[in-house]
Formats: sequence, structure tokens, C-alpha cells
Amino acid sequence: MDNDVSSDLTLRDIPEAELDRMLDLAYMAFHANLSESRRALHRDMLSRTERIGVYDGGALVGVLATYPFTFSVPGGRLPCPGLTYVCVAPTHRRRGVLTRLMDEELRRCAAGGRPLAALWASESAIYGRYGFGAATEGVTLEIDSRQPLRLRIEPDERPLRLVDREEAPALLGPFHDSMLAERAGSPERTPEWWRDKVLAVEGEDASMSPPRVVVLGDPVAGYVVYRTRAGEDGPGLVQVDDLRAGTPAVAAALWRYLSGIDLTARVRAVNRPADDPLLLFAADRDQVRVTEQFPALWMRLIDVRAALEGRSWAAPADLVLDVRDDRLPANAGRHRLTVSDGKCGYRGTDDPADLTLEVRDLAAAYLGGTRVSDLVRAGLVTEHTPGAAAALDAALATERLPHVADDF
Ligand SMILES: CC(=O)SCCNC(=O)CCNC(=O)[C@H](O)C(C)(C)COP(=O)(O)OP(=O)(O)OC[C@H]1O[C@@H](n2cnc3c(N)ncnc32)[C@H](O)[C@@H]1OP(=O)(O)O
Repeated sequence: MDNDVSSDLTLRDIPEAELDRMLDLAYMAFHANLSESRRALHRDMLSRTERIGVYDGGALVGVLATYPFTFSVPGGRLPCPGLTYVCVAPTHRRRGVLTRLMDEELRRCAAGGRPLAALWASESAIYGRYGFGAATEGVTLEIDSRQPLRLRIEPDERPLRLVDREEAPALLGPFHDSMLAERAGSPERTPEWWRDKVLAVEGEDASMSPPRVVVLGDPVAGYVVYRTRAGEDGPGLVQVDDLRAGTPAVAAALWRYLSGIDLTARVRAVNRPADDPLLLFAADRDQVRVTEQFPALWMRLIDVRAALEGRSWAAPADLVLDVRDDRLPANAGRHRLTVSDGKCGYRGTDDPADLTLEVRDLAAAYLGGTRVSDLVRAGLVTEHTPGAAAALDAALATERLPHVADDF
């Protein structure tokens, strides 16, 4: 694809002075028409990113930015840039501009010693070719709250309290951080991320209220960030942006609170883990429905060895993986994965492979969200040694499904 880019296109860093041009391009590509205050917020957030652009003469025609995230992986955390604002001018689409940006970004990640990269895709067809696999899934849950939420467990009866937006990051940050160990797949949140993203007064959907923050327990045992919208002719909607609870009883108390808010008849949590305990402790599954299921975080193993050695492992294994990686050939070829005492080693070998797989499929399985044996059954991974996929699954297994609540 690189050859398709005409020679007068150049790639370089986007300076801060050009943030408005970058936003103009992004709003055009995403068909957005945003308020001045929202634009100012985006400008501020973009100023904290690394940015690369493709220019046609003086015109900016393609952009890509990265947030400097650290992500939870099983048993630890690893540097993992979050790719965002990926867009190409409609006049320059399908000429290899994205490929050029992406190859440069992957090269920078590798040179900078970043073992992983992650993104949310606007369309699922785009990023597999660059070695990204869908590593976490989200589900949308809807509660019919015209009736009180019926539960099979006793909710925590401690009082709930509303917290100011300004106080929330300092109060919730340490609790949120401590919960990251429970599930892989989430970025650590800085105070700026809380302020500008999670708790932005004007959210992505301008029809929703500012965020409300409700906390249970002191010290914090659980919290919810939600927004509401009045109904046109009837009861309105409660939209849950973020809910975390230390125990099932605390989760039950928060869901019951949300379901009881006056003048609303529906609670919608757009992005929850597929193994959300609410689906089990709801007494009436007709009252709580899964209305959508979607790939959430797309992950790229930039340095397969560092990524594998940087997570913890659930069962011993001794397997030769033959990894295919066209874009970062340092990852390609046969490697022996040996796991003992929860740690793995990964070294090049000439021994025959037990499994042959593309790096995008290894990324899908990396956080424990996709089973390698399912990928074998789907014809995507080749199992040369019977039982090898099951052995790798046992080693990769995590107690809970990975999940990311933060989109970016
Ligand atoms: C992390 C994020 O920010 S996600 C947001 C992504 N951005 C958007 O959706 C905004 C609107 N879309 C765009 O700006 C552009 O169409 C982009 C960025 C998706 C693609 O940019 P382009 O420069 O056109 O991509 P490029 O020409 O490098 O395409 C490379 C390959 O991907 C394919 N491809 C690109 N976009 C898509 C797509 N949306 N769906 C399916 N295939 C696609 C191309 O056909 C091409 O395939 P080939 O190598 O087999 O020929």
C-alpha cells in the first residue's frame, strides 16, 4: 500500500499550533458538529498526545494520535499507547494514508519499547490487517425500571451519597485503581482523564445531563457515574457510564438505586463486561436484558515476547508457537513458550510448531477474552499437536473476562 501514496505526501509530527487543523479534519471525518466548549476540551486532551500527520503539500490529510496509557494485563500493568483520532481526508481515502500512519506508529512503538498498543475501532474491518485483535468484548445491559429491580441477593444497606465532580477523581481514583487488578484490559486513569473524559460536564451525547456521581461506603466500596435524559412524552432514561463495586451486595445496591430514580423507566449501561454479576443476581432476567454485544478493545502485541513475559499465567505449559506477523517481523517465527510458577519464558527455536497463529489472533487471546481452541475451531489457528490449544487456553485463563470501560 505504501507505494500507492503519491510522493508529494509527507509524514511528520503535528505541532501544537496545528491542533485546530487536526480537529477540523477529525470533525469532518467523524461527521461531528461540536460546541466551542467541547472543541476546547478536545484541543486540551489532544495537547497531551503524541500526534503524527500526513500532509499533501501544506494540507493535513491524515492524522493519528496516541494517549500514553498504562493498561492492566493479567497480574500486572504494561505501557500501552491508546491510538485515537485516526482519520483521513475524504479526498485522500484508500490511497494508503492510514497504512502509512499505522506503519510509522507501529515502528515508533517498537523503537520506544512499548510492548502493546490498543484502540477502539470505528469499524471492525479496519485494524486486523495491522495485527490488532479484538481483545475485550462489551455488552449493553438494559433494565426495565418501571418496576423496582428484583434481586436474588440482599443489597448493601449502607447509605449512598452524591459526590461533586470536583471531588470525585481524588475520592474514586484509588478505588478504581485497586479494582484494575480484578480484570485485565483497562487503562489507569489520570486526574485529567477523570476530569476531561469520565466526568466531562458535556458528554459525547449532548442530550444527556452532566454526570452524576454516587458513592457507597467510606472508604469507597463502590461507585457509579451516570447521566440522565428526560423522556419526550413519558419517563426518561438513566445511562450508566461507569459502575464499579467491591462486592456483589454493593453492586446490587448501586443497580437498585439507578433503577429507582424518579421520572425514569429505563437504565441503560452501554458497555458492561459479558460476565457482569447483575445478569446472575437479577431475580427476573426479563427485567435485565443484553441488547447489544460488540468487540471493544482492539489490541496489538508490538513485542510478543515482552507482552507474554509481562503478564501472569494460570497453568504450566511447554509449547512451540509459530507466529505470523507481516508488519513487525521481529515477532515472526517459531518460539518456545514455557510456563511455570505463573511466569513464562519465550525464546526462538527450530523445533516443530504445536500451533501456528497470526499475531492478531494471539492478541485476541492475550487478555483471556478469546479462547485459542475457539480460534482453532473457527479455522483461524492451526493446531499441529492435539491438545496444544487447550493447554495454551489453560495457561492464558483469567478468573474474569477482560473489560475496558474507557473508550478513547
Ligand atoms: C482508533 C480510531 O480512531 S478508529 C477511527 C477510524 N476513522 C474513521 O472511521 C474515520 C473515517 N474514515 C477514515 O478516515 C478512513 O477511511 C480510514 C482512516 C478508516 C482509512 O483510511 P485510508 O487512508 O482510506 O486507508 P488505507 O488506504 O490505508 O487502507 C488500507 C487498507 O484498509 C482498507 N480499509 C480502509 N478503511 C476501511 C474500512 N473502513 N473498512 C474496510 N476496509 C478498510 C482499505 O481498503 C485498504 O485495503 P487493502 O490494503 O486490501 O487495499
